[in-house]
Amino acid sequence: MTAYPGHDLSSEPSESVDRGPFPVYDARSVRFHYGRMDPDAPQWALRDVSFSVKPGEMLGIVGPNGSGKTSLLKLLARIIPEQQGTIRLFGNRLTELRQEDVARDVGFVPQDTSQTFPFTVTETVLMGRFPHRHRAPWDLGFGWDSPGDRAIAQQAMVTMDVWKLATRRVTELSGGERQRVVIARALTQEPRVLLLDEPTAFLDLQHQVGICVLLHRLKQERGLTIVLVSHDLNLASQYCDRVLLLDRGQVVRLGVPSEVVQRDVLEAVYRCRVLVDCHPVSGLPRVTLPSRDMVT
Ligand SMILES: Nc1ncnc2c1ncn2[C@@H]1O[C@H](COP(=O)(O)OP(=O)(O)OP(=O)(O)O)[C@@H](O)[C@H]1O
Repeated sequence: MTAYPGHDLSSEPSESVDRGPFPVYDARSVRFHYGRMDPDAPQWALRDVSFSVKPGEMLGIVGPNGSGKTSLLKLLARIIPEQQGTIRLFGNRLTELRQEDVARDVGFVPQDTSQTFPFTVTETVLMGRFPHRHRAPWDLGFGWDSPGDRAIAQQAMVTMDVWKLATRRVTELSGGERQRVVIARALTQEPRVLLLDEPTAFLDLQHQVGICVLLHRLKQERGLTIVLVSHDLNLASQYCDRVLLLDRGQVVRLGVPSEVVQRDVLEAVYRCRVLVDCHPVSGLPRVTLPSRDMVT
């Protein structure tokens, strides 16, 4: 593997909101809908969602298309507000925190990285330092990177194997390269919580494994809390401490992989046949598609 193992995990992120003895996230009876609600036929994207995320935990959010995974991650990132119920970040009501306070603690890697401006890779990754800068309101932050900021950004670019792309424009990169740049930007933010929406979706096998190994190391060595959305049930099963399974906006199961990644549960939620056995090394559940003999 070319990169990932070298990320410097030693630096301490700056202080921001009071964390106290609280869970990282605590969501209670959260509901959310897009647009105007028809009172006769309410279309909740998320309904009565309750869960908490412990410090240093890796939580995987899985579920079929349209089940509400991205919406839930956006609520945790404070990109959209909950309309009913509450979400607390380190005990503080998320909607009452300032966006810059959230940004110092929470890094967000979106699913769609294609809508971006033609900044270079270095400029894009350095944007991860914005929440840590103390600047005048009229200063947009360009051209004021400290040597420390640049060192952190360089480390993240090496880690994500995009250092050789440093001077390229992000609009001219492949989907997988851009995905790695956006993750490098989130690492540069040095957050305490990392939210990732389909982090491996566009990546080749080497970089998929690299991301999984990196996330595991960030969790183990730095105590980073990670919430990731994925369609890859094996990634969730092998790397996540707990898995939250959504269906039609509701939590169907929440537990350790063996409590969630079960054949009958998956077949009911995904409405198709699957095979579930044990990974030969970890013993954790492993999901396999049915062979063509089984579906014909
Ligand atoms: N911007 C939007 N405006 C209106 N409805 C939306 C919007 N974004 C999502 N939805 C709807 O909200 C529901 C949940 O969508 P969401 O993107 O959270 O699901 P998802 O589980 O992430 O899906 P996928 O696996 O396909 O990415 C879906 O019914 C979707 O059509």
